[in-house]
Amino acid sequence: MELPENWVVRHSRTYNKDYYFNTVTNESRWEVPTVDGEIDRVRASHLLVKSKDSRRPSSWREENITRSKEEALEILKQYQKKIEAGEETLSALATNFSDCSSAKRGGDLGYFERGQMQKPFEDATFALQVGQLSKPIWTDSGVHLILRTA
Ligand SMILES: O=C(O)CN(Cc1ccccc1)C(=O)c1nc(-c2ccccc2)[nH]c1C(=O)O
Repeated sequence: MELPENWVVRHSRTYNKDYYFNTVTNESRWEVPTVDGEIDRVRASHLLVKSKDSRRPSSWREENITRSKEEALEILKQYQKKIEAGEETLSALATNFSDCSSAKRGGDLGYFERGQMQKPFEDATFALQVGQLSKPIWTDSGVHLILRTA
C-alpha cells in the first residue's frame, strides 16, 4: 500500500503500534494517510467457517471445532453458491452459520481502516467494490466470505 509523498511509517514503542509521520510538516497521526481519492475506510459483513487448524477452533456455534480446512472450504463454497444464485443472503447465512461472534449482527463488522484486520482480510475487502462478494479468503481465524457494504 503506497503512502502519499513525505509520509513514513514509524513505530510507537509506547503504544506498540505503527503511526504515520510527515517528514516535511512533522505531522504525526495514527490513521493511514491516503492519496486523494484512495479509500481509507470500508464497511463489510462476513461469514467465517473455522476448522481444527483455526487459531481459536471454537465459536458460539461449536465448542470444539474439528472439521478440516478442506471441509471448511467446501461448506463455505456451498454458501457462496447460494448467495451468488440469489437464493440466500450473506446476512441470513452468517446469522445462522458464521463461526464469528459477528453472527449476532448478521456478520456486520462495521467500518474499519487499513491496519485493523488481518492483512488478507483487509486487502480482500479494500479490493472489493461496494456490494461485491469476495471469493473464499483465508486468515488465521479460518475461511471467510466477505461482502463489502460501504
Ligand atoms: O483468531 C483468534 O485467535 C480468535 N479470533 C479472533 C477474534 C476473536 C473474537 C472476536 C474477534 C476476533 C477468532 O477466531 C475470530 N476472528 C474473527 C474475525 C477474523 C477476521 C475478520 C473478522 C473477524 N472472528 C473471530 C471469532 O472467534 O469471533
